[in-house]
Amino acid sequence: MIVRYLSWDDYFMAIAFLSAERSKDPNRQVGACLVSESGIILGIGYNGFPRGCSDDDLPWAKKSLTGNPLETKYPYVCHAEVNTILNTNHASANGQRLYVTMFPCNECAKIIIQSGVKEVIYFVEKRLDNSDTIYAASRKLLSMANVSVRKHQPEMSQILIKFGER
Ligand SMILES: Nc1ccn([C@H]2C[C@H](O)[C@@H](COP(=O)(O)O)O2)c(=O)n1
Ligand SMILES: [Zn+2]
Repeated sequence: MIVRYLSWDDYFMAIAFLSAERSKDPNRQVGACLVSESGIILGIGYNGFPRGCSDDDLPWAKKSLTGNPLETKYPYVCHAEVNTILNTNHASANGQRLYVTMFPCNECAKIIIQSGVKEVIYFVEKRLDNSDTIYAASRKLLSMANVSVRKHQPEMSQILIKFGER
């Protein structure tokens, strides 16, 4: 019998996708998975409000009806990449890889660089509103800091998880 098994890249990206499913952002769920040089998962995360800051008290809106930015999610939400790096359950190791479902913004790029990540593998580069500068700056910083960046090339087009006996 031939066993179909996941490549390492598909495995870690799938974990980033699964993690994204935890996000409560109604418009965009982003997930990430941080992996050591030797292939050990160091942390996973998704976009959400900081710990102790309830979704009941903060807005998920993209735009404010009154024009007040404090009535949108943007000043409050922690990006998936940052949560993943902060959730690390292991002393940081050199040569970390970060798998992320979306290309990192410039603010995340700074944290990625400073935390010692050496490679970013992203799934999609989505254009957010007025975001050209953000992503150009991110690419520039990652390149200057010698962080490799590559787009994930999936070997499997989908992974189905069924709960049940195996
Ligand atoms: N690399 C990224 C980019 C964005 N996010 C989060 C931040 C927000 O929750 C959402 C973007 O919302 P949109 O403007 O598309 O409604 O995605 C992230 O975690 N990592
Ligand atoms: Zn970001």
